[in-house]
Amino acid sequence: MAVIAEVKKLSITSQDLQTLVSDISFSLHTGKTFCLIGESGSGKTLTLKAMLGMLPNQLHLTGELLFNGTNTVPFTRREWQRIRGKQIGIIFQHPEQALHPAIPIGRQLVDLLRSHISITKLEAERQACRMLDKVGLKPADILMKRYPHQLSGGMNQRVMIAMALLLGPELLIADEPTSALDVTTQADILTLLRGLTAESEMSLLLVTHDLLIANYIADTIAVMVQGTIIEQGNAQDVIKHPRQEYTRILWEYRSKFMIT
Ligand SMILES: Nc1ncnc2c1ncn2[C@@H]1O[C@H](COP(=O)(O)OP(=O)(O)OP(=O)(O)O)[C@@H](O)[C@H]1O
Repeated sequence: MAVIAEVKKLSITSQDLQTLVSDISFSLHTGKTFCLIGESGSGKTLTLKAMLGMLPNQLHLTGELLFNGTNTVPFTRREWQRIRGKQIGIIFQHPEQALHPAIPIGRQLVDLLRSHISITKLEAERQACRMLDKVGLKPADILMKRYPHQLSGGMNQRVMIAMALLLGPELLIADEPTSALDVTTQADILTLLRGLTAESEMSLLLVTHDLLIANYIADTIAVMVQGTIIEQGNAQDVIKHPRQEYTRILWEYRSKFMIT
């Protein structure tokens, strides 16, 4: 099982020297899902932003962020443009903010493909259609012509997943990808992500505040509190035998809502 990305002793401080993320480390592996779980303000999004080279300029970062063995911390904007969206795919919480409202979804996929690789329009349409079908949007040839407002929230999130996967990323980063969806649709999307991760051997880094979601999808869980990782390990070990009181309470509280 190969290591795709490593976060090594990452710390992030604000301009007024407040520590926002403190000395965190973890590794991401091919075909595996890593869940970063923590309450609001614990530093999850800042960690993702750092891993995507999207940290606001006023924040100061120390440590190493390795992608395929290369430290990306000193990367220029141009170097980031080469890997972000291609080798590293991204899925956000609200697909409607990432999709263009006035362009049919099929064309958005086709344009994305053709902006990165040199292929004919026909071939791009074929690949886009195949990808929509793969993420469960059927009949894909009909749905290609739809605008985002003509699709449900869950369908738009599937479009986002299709876009993120289109260029064959090795790492997929998803920030609360299902929190805007109803429970049944959440489960469908998580099942889809889990299947795609295992099948395509990419690595999935999923950020959530919900331990139930982590329990459903993760191979490894890291629990973040106030900028530090208080425990991490095999998902079932962390959930069934938490070493920290915080994780135990989190699970006890959340498992009350588990559908059995
Ligand atoms: N640009 C910034 N300048 C200063 N502080 C910031 C900045 N961005 C975030 N923070 C602070 O850093 C801390 C961690 O924020 P972060 O967005 O990573 O939390 P989070 O765990 O993702 O929370 P949520 O689940 O609510 O998105 C918070 O206290 C936040 O207020």
